[in-house]
Amino acid sequence: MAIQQSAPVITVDGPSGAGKGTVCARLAQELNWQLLDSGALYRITGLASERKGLALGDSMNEQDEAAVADVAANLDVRFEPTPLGVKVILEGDDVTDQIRTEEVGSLASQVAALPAVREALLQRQRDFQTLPGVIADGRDMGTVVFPQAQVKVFLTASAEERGQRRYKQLTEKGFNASLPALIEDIRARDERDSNRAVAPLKPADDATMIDSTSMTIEEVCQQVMQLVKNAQLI
Ligand SMILES: Nc1ncnc2c1ncn2[C@@H]1O[C@H](COP(=O)(O)OP(=O)(O)O)[C@@H](O)[C@H]1O
Ligand SMILES: Nc1ccn([C@@H]2O[C@H](COP(=O)(O)OP(=O)(O)O)[C@@H](O)[C@H]2O)c(=O)n1
Repeated sequence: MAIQQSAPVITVDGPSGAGKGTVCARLAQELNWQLLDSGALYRITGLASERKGLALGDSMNEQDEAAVADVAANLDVRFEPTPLGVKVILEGDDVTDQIRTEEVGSLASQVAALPAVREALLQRQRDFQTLPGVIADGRDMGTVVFPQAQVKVFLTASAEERGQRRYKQLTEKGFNASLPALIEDIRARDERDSNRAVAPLKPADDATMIDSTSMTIEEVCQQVMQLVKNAQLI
């Protein structure tokens, strides 16, 4: 009888701009493991719901929530690997850069607070767990989606530092951005993500905390890699 070997999982959760995406992308490449950018799924759901003219925000009723969950369950999205990174194609449109704006980040955080939306995206995320392993970036990777993960990291940095990083990232891509507005948006999003009833942003009990405020990307990657080695995943 074949022995079923389940693929190992590394989870990296934390607030916006802590460096999760950057660190996960580097480690996935180094390890040659699958990368799950769970935030992209919420961003795409937010954008697709807005494009369909669905009601979002505090005034939503049950029907509105069901309509957004339906969008999440039936996303017409393709992830196309290119030499410059993964292209995101929503209903035939290249939305790679658009989904990274803070406006779409805010839409993502609104749809992410809806239990029916989280449920609709759960299996899609778990399907990323394939050999040789998966590294998953998000808010609830270690608490809800992969509670059995062998390595769990909670990556943070001060709100000012995270705002600065996001400002640099957006202006380098040619987007207009205001630093005070960005820091304010990031704080509002952190608060909504941390205080929602379902799968709030919080460290798993068994997560290792890393504060990247004064660390370089390389230092963070090295520290996570050490945890991976300690857990004998490689
Ligand atoms: N330790 C770090 N020091 C300086 N800049 C960083 C660091 N980690 C990430 N960055 C930069 O900050 C920006 C946001 O990082 P990102 O990985 O998108 O964060 P997250 O996925 O947690 O929101 C990117 O431009 C990235 O290059
Ligand atoms: N696992 C996840 C990932 C993202 N999200 C939501 O999606 C939003 C965008 O996530 P992201 O990871 O792309 O955001 P950044 O950390 O890159 O700013 C977050 O603010 C959360 O509201 C979530 O609820 N659960």
